[in-house]
Amino acid sequence: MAEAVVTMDGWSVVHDTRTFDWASWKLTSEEVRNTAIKEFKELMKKWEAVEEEKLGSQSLYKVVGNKADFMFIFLRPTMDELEEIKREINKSKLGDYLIPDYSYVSIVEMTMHNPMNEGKDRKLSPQVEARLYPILPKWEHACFYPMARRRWEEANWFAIEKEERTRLLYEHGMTGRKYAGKVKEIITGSIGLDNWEWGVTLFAHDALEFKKIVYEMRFDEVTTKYAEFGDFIVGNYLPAEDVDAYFAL
Ligand code: VOV
Repeated sequence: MAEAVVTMDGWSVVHDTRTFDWASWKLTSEEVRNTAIKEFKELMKKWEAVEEEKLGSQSLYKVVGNKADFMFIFLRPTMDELEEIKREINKSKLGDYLIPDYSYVSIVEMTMHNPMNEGKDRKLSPQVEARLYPILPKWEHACFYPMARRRWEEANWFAIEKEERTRLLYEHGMTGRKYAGKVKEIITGSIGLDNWEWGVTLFAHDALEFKKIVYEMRFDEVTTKYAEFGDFIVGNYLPAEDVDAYFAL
């Protein structure tokens, strides 16, 4: 019988994408627009304070292409906080123009498949803690997509032995390591929370690195044989100091 792997779980995560209602924004008076932006920047400041206290993390991205205009990524200790943040955005003035789109709910996950974790007790080392409660790198680009492992009769991830899964993920990790300094990844588990099984969030200074790493990994056995992918969303980081310029008409 295949054995379930122990997971270590961290912060709850939501990827929240919004379409911006530019048509209504253009019909809004400058005074109201300024008030809306000011209020939104105050919200961002409040979130930044949470991140400074290491009680969560977040980033805002300008989405490339027409899947959305924005992608918020929020990490918090509880699902309640994630829901509160959504309400806070929706109640704000700018929220009137931020039309809810796609979202994805998951929890930061590490598995004991990682050979580096084998044999360790579940007490958190600083390295493990940093991976379970990550402060999002404020790099220029982010890429998010959900994934699942196949459950085909001839390729069923959940039916193969744990040792085999560990071997395959080790090989995968070795490919990933080649991208140290170029791509950072956060793996979140979403079984029981959303439509796919994992969320993959990648960060890079150069968006070309997303294409390179995902392509190279297609040749790793774990991906070739067992991976299914959902839609990809790519965004450019929007720091608080650029918010005024973004909304200016
Ligand atoms: C920067 C790149 C990078 C690195 C270093 C890296 C390393 C690792 C390690 C060591 C481990 C295993 C143990 C753990 O710690 O959980 C994982 C786990 C995982 N990965 Fe990964 N991954 C990367 C990057 C990376 C990418 C680009 C992808 C998607 C593309 C692809 O083709 O799949 C991915 C997927 C996953 C998934 C879905 C899991 C969970 C699988 C499961 O069944 O449990 N990942 N990953």
